[in-house]
Amino acid sequence: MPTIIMTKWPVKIDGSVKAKAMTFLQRLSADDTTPGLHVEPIENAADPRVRTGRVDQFWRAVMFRLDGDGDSHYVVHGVWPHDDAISVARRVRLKVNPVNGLPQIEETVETASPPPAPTPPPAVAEKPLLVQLGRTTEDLVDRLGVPPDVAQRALNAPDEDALLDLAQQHEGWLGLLLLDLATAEPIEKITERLELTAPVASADADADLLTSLRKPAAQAQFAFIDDQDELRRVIEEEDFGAWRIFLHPEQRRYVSRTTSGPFRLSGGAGTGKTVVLVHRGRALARRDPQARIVLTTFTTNLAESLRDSLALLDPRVPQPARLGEAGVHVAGIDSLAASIIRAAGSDIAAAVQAVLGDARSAPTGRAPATRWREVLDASSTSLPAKIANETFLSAEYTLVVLPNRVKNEDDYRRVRRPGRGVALDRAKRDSVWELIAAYRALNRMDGTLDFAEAAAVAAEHLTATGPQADHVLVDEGQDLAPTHWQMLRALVAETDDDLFIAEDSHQRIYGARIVLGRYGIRIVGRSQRLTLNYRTTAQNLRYAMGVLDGGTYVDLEEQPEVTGYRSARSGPPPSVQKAESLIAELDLIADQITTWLADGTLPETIAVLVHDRFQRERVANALIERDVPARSVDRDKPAAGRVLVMTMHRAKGMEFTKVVLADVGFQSAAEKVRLGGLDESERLDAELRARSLTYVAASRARDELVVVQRS
Ligand SMILES: Nc1ncnc2c1ncn2[C@@H]1O[C@H](COP(=O)(O)OP(=O)(O)OP(=O)(O)O)[C@@H](O)[C@H]1O
Repeated sequence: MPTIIMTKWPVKIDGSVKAKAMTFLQRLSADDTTPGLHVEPIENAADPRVRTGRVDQFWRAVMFRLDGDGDSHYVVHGVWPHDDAISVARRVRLKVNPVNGLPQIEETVETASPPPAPTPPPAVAEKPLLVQLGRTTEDLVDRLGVPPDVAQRALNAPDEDALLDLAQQHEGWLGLLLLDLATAEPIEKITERLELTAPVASADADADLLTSLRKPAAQAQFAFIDDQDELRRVIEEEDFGAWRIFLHPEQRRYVSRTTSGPFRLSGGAGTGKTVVLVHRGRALARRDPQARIVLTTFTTNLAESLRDSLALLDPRVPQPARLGEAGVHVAGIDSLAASIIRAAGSDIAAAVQAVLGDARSAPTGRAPATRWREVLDASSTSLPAKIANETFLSAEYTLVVLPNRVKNEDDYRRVRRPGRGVALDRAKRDSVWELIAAYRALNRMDGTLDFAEAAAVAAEHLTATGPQADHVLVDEGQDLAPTHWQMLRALVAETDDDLFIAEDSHQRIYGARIVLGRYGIRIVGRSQRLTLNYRTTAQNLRYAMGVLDGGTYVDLEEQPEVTGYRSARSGPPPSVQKAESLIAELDLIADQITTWLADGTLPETIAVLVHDRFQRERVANALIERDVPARSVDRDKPAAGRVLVMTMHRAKGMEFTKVVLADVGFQSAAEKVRLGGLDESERLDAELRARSLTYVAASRARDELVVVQRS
């Protein structure tokens, strides 16, 4: 049967034509000799491989036919109205780039006019960007294989935005190369990353083209379609669901590579980490249909969206509801812990004993989030306020007591507390332990565990009874607590492809900074970074990165976190507006959204992001009062027809066309008091998380970002 190789089509087609194109391609992939398809060569075509095919009376597909491996292969270039299709088919040529070995579709110029003279660089005071970076025509043309006319335009591009615009005009490897050139990266590094090598021509030109089409960098633009279902999904999706089909060569590498132990993939917001995880989940399931794969993340909402993405990528991948079954089990990290405990039944008592030092057969519920407050209110501790507060106690419990399985006062006197800013002498340790003992007593009385306790208990149970998964994939790793990591470590045996962790320490908005090596997860030498942002425009990305300036970030291996992300897209600069009062702020937000709606933006693609639930309700109500269709989004899934108002925490992992960030920089009186009462190290960390939250929120905007600051 013929193989279909899809490309990113240069011209978009609408729904009804898409449906016909799909029928045409399905029939072609079943049998290219089917009558009615009219697969025909074109006279005087620049490329003898070019074929047109009949989509309907009016539309034609333009394709290249390659013969190899005993079958025919059709590289589908696009669908055009009949006359345009014939004209395109005459001009296009598929060839192997002689310098970098990648496939290239080029259009020949029909007229005999001489090639345009190179345009002189515009008269600007500064040298063009690439010239400033020391790039030369030889670098671009002879070492990287950039076509000379594109190289000339790139070398003339005055700044990064102009180069981005040029990159956006070129699909696939050429666009990626132009983005890479805008960084100060050495040419050798770019060559290595995109695996560029001069082709070795054989006697069979079609076979050479097929080899070239299979190279990793080629697959950012050309995708071999495995079967009819896949074909249908590719065509039905808007923009052919680029993330599902056309992966960046680096993404593709992390999807399929075998890792000899835990692997960490870091990368800024929007660099496609989640996309890699979802593809990797499918790749592992395909490689071994019996494999028990766990895909987990920090919250239930994020887990839901991973489930949806995996089903969209490939509905055939089984997603068992129960841990331990073949397929990809997707669950939030805390519900994973809960299900391990539930499934253990009364056998969990030993694990509870090992963590808490008391026997409880079946913990029934979740400790309330206000528990530390209750403990403090009921105590007459003499500890200073910098220690006797919920933030310190819950961090001490989660970061020191639970991961070290501290069960009594003696254990606590001896335990090491690396990385905890506040020093505790013996008397203070004893007083802190009194509060911890009171906390445990309350939980014991109502039969509850908190999230970190549950993960520790699950970890102990797994350590005693054995792993329940063959591969574990983790998203949002920066937010997980030590006992979560202990549980994940025990969930899978230490072997190849055991743990694959996606994380971005700039986006840590929940937990404390931790070091993976302390919890048995040794990454050394197996960590890589994605650097190309697919979501956000370069302008929005610059704003979001600016928010992080001044903070010191350290990754899960205690190394300074690096920045240096690039964006694949360009757009208007973010607009930062000041509001004198709450009313002025609400008016400003309503006016901005009304303008966007009047321009035809769909309401559900607009989000207003705020700090807390109280503010969320206030903004949603204010918008409705001002006749803006809006909806406050909590745990529920956002629905169509209304502008979404949600907390910045809730927006984690999501994206919107247009975003308003409300009350940025504003701190309520209560928050000021809370921060003022913290120890210096705890306060600095809280400030770092606040910056990260603004970074997360700003990086949700695909196209336009409006920031409203309260003066
Ligand atoms: N190869 C690709 N081609 C086109 N779009 C892509 C590609 N990879 C990722 N994207 C798109 O980029 C956006 C961000 O991807 P993704 O959510 O995986 O990034 P992330 O690194 O997990 O982001 P965050 O850390 O902010 O959650 C999504 O819209 C995704 O569809």
